[in-house]
Amino acid sequence: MASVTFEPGTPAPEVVGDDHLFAAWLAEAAGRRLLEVRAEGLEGKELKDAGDQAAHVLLAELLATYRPDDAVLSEEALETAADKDARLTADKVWIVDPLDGTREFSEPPRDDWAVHVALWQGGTLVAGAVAQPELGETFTTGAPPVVPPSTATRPRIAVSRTRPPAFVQALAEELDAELVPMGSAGVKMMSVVRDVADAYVHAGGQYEWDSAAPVAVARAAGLFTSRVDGSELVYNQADVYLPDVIVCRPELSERILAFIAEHGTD
Ligand SMILES: Nc1ncnc2c1ncn2[C@@H]1O[C@H](COP(=O)(O)O)[C@@H](OP(=O)(O)O)[C@H]1O
Ligand SMILES: [Mg+2]
Repeated sequence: MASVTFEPGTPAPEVVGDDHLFAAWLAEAAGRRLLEVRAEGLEGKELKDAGDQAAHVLLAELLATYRPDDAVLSEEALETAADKDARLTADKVWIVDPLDGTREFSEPPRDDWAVHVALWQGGTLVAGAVAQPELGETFTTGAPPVVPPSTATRPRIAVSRTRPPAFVQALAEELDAELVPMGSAGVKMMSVVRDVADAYVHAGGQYEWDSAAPVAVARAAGLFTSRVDGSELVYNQADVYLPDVIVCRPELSERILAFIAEHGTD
């Protein structure tokens, strides 16, 4: 039986009172919990399930404690019709992915997994944090990351290491770009922030929680974000399926959108 010793502690009043700081605190608390789960000696599906569940329960409890009036959309929660009604009429909705890159989490010592915490209010994302616990880093709208100048001679496109979409290979050839495979949507978006990649282009399936927090951080950092047709990413919808996304350095967006407009993503 796995032992549970993690205590998230109590957030300081200035953290509780600031949505940006609170989002980052939540993501870090869940990240610490996940590191603890990872040290328990579980493997494979057991480790995946334990991580998903532990981070979800912790975030749900903390949000219920400190934001009792807000709605929550979480990858790991089954949403009832009543929950959905509440979410769609709520002023504030926390959109969380307690563990993004679950597969990579279950393959220690991989570090490409993340915790996503976003806040949607009045039609738009207003705060977000992405914790990458194994890097000891949390990217947050509270202190938007400064994207360094690209160090690449050829553009680098981050793609899923287990299910890279075929059209991204063709896009890479068009841009004379190289593909950089890694797990987790949040890690891929933060790789653009960190100058590990220059773009993340995805289509074929994803949900609001996979992109909300990292998109909030990427926007705050001045990166380009959109759907693959160039339209805006819109959150807190009745149907939370949001299957495609682009996050890139602004100077690449025109060529990426033009390629997709001409060739599609199938
Ligand atoms: N075709 C698809 N349909 C649904 N979800 C997808 C998907 N491709 C990627 N995702 C989700 O996006 C996240 C990153 O995937 P990848 O590492 O392959 O890029 C994963 O989140 P989770 O790890 O939270 O399940 C994964 O479930
Ligand atoms: Mg996810």
